Amino acid sequence: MRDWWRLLAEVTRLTVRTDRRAAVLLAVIIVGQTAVIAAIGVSQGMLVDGGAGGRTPVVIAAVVLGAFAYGISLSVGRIRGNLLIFLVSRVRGQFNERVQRDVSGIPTLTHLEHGPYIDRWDRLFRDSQAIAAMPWSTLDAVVAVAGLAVTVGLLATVSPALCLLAVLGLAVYAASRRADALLRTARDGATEPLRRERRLHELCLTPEPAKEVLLGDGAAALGRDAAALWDQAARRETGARLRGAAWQALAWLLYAAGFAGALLVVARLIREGRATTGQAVLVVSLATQLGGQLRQMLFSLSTAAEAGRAVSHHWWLRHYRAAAERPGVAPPDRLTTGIELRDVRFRYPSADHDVLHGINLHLPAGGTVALVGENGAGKSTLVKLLIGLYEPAGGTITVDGRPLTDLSAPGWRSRLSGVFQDFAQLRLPVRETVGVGQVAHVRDRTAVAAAVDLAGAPFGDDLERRLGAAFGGVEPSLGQWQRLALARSLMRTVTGARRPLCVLLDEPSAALDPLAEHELFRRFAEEAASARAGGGVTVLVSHRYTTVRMADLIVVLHDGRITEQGTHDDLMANDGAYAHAYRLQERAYR
Ligand SMILES: Nc1ncnc2c1ncn2[C@@H]1O[C@H](COP(=O)(O)OP(=O)(O)OP(=O)(O)O)[C@@H](O)[C@H]1O
Repeated sequence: MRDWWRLLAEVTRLTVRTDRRAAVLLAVIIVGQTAVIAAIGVSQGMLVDGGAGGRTPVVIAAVVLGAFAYGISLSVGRIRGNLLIFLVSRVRGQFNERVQRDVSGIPTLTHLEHGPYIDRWDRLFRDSQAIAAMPWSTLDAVVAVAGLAVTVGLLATVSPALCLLAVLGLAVYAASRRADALLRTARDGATEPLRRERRLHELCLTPEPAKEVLLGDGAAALGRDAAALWDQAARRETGARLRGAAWQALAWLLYAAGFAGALLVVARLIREGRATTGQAVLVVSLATQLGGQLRQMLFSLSTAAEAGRAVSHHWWLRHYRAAAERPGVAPPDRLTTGIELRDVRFRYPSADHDVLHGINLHLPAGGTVALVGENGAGKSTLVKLLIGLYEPAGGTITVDGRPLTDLSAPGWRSRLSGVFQDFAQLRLPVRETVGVGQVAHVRDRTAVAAAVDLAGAPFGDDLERRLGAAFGGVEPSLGQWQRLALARSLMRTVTGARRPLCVLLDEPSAALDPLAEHELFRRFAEEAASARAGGGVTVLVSHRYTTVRMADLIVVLHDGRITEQGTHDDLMANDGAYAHAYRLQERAYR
């Protein structure tokens, strides 16, 4: 509950900061509406009694009060609705931006790959409307409760027995809570199937996977699977809604019986001369309003409760980010000993087994280290651990003797440079696609042009050209995308940023033609030389043994374990898996 109040305070502050005057006006309107509802009921009672007693001033006062209250309730209702939409949508936008910042500010990747974590922040995005409306649903609920108290008080002036009507309201409240709980359980259970359903649709609607889907004639089957998942989620939700509706219908039936009882009580009071006709009208009006007020209160409570369900996800995300974002110290200016992995073990969050086992490896300062091994051996995983995208499940990685986890994540990343096999295809204008390699220089056209030129990337003649056919731009080929990615990584070099402590090249030439590949390796050699001058380590993952043999140290991985390591000559002399694979490739290229 404390977390709920803290989030309420945070969203209220955000709302007031968004538009103080609109927020105050809306609060006044919501609070004032209770008085308006009571005034309408009172005016009706006065009108009937004044008319029956021939008291003209009372009738006039009743008409003025009633007309004023009714007019206000109609005109202010529209203003209230629009103010609410205005404030909630703006606060929702800011809240979503904050969630987005939190999610993308986490320096590791676990939260983007682990289903239960994805479901948490996915829920946060989906519940952001209810969260943004928290101050209003809470105020609405408080005002509705106060309105109910006023109504019950007015009913008690006619007969205390009429207060029983409010007790029946509690049954309606309990049924509504039950319906909410049923719906919540159903929705929580549907989060994962719905995420899978969205993914299946994306497979058919995104060009890269869509071509394989079309070739495999899989669109219909994927569509059916997606429909089945949707159906499963919808059936779950419909079932919960029906069960909830049954509970609520039962409770409202009870309330209707109470309403009928109230009318009988008033009829008896009139017959006994203990109540006036005006009081009868007041009771009918108030009892009808009580139903409406109950509905309003339940709606507000249920919106507040909806936000309440997201509260735990909200604070979880904050704590997760704070824990992942240890302040850390700055990395050393230059490496003197290098990077050391000791007994490193790693398991992906979604996996049930380790993919790296007991890795002991020294990456010497100024050295070039090549990682080789069959597909799935763990090479890219090792690179991801060096970047700090994941933390080892066991063992340590030290940089010049200091644990990598002691270094500030942004500080460490700012001293890395790299190109990856699964490079990003950023469908933005060329200047941004390349410039984000050094965000501070994204507007620096000279630097971006230099990086494009150095990488031999296309579209250097028009840096504002938009990339991506889906956005009305030009669609680069895969090799062109890879060159753009290379240009992105070269932004550090052309902007004169500090030398990288570690250059990570994970199959950087897979999509390049032979000439481009040759040029790329020439650049790598320069980059490695520049890194070496600052004690930097270059790590190269490649299946091309002619390139690999140039490395100072070659590490062979098999099934997540290091099976051989040494120079090319050492490993050839060893006559193990490396020598065997090298000779095979050499024969194939001869
Ligand atoms: N995000 C992930 N979640 C779960 N398992 C993963 C993930 N990424 C990789 N793996 C698993 O980790 C193991 C090592 O994968 P990795 O990508 O490191 O291999 P690799 O040696 O780089 O292979 P390749 O030569 O094919 O690029 C594989 O068994 C793979 O299935």
